[in-house]
Amino acid sequence: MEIAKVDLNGVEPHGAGWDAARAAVTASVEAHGGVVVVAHDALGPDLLRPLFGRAIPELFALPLDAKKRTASAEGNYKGYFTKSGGMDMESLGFVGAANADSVREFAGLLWPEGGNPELCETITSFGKKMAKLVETVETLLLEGLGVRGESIGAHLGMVGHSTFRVFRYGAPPDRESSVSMGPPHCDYSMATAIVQHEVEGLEVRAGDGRWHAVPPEPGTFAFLAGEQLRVVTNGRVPACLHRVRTPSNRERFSVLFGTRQNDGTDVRALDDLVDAEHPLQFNPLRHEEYSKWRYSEKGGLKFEDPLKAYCGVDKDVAMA
Ligand SMILES: O=C(O)CCC(=O)C(=O)O
Ligand SMILES: [Fe+2]
Repeated sequence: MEIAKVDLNGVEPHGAGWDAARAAVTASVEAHGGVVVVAHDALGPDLLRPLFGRAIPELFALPLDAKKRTASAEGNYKGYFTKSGGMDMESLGFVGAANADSVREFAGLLWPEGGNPELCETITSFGKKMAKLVETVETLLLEGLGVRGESIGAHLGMVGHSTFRVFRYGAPPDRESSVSMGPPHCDYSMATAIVQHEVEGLEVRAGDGRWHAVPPEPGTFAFLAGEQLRVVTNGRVPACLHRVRTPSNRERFSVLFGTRQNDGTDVRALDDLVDAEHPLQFNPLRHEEYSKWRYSEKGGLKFEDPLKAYCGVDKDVAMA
């Protein structure tokens, strides 16, 4: 089965097109951990032009010192980073993408004198639209898996962190492999939505083990299930394995909108998805503790499936 492409334009809860979208989203995310969403209305040129044509170039054009002011001790989740290992790439981001105050705070670090109101408006608008779209996809998926409406509402109420992150990848250093970001990985998010601009790169490993390139079509984004969603769905949904490879060997820009559960809350399987036929797969986990362990040499980096090694009920795990 291919990774589905689902058009959510004008699709409202339980209105026209909802049932078909639910079936397509559920089948694709259960099989591959991902689905491509068409959302021309929300991600139209009136948003994408100021985002990729103005806000993102302005962010990357800042002096390194300014960009570094957003760096954070919290690892890659917040702030500025560049990757070593021969990859020419840099990324800037912050938590609170759908919240005007958090966006202003981020811009205030970069432009201490007066912020950047236009950029803030663009990012806030993008954040709010993506938050709604990602919630819609999760609702479709959880409904499709048989979760009751009130449990879906309670789940969405706990997913408060939304990350905004922009990436600039230079031309791939190795023109044969064309790898822009390695290695293949799953995100520890609840879900990650990726919007690509003009240049290809995102590849998703499908349930059959083959790699599928997600084309950078305007008005679309890729919804990728993260490890938190794997826990919440009691393993019914795999975390989506993905990588970035740019065979055209061009510079590439992308924007990521990632969600995760609030700090201080247990990420646990939804009751509706645990029964005799589907025994519990993962013990509850705390994001703050898991994310520290996951990227440590003595911890998660040793394992092929760090999530399972950390909180799997069945601890039979392979080393990386
Ligand atoms: O740039 C992209 O398309 C993907 C980035 C990514 O996978 C990540 O930052 O986790
Ligand atoms: Fe990723």
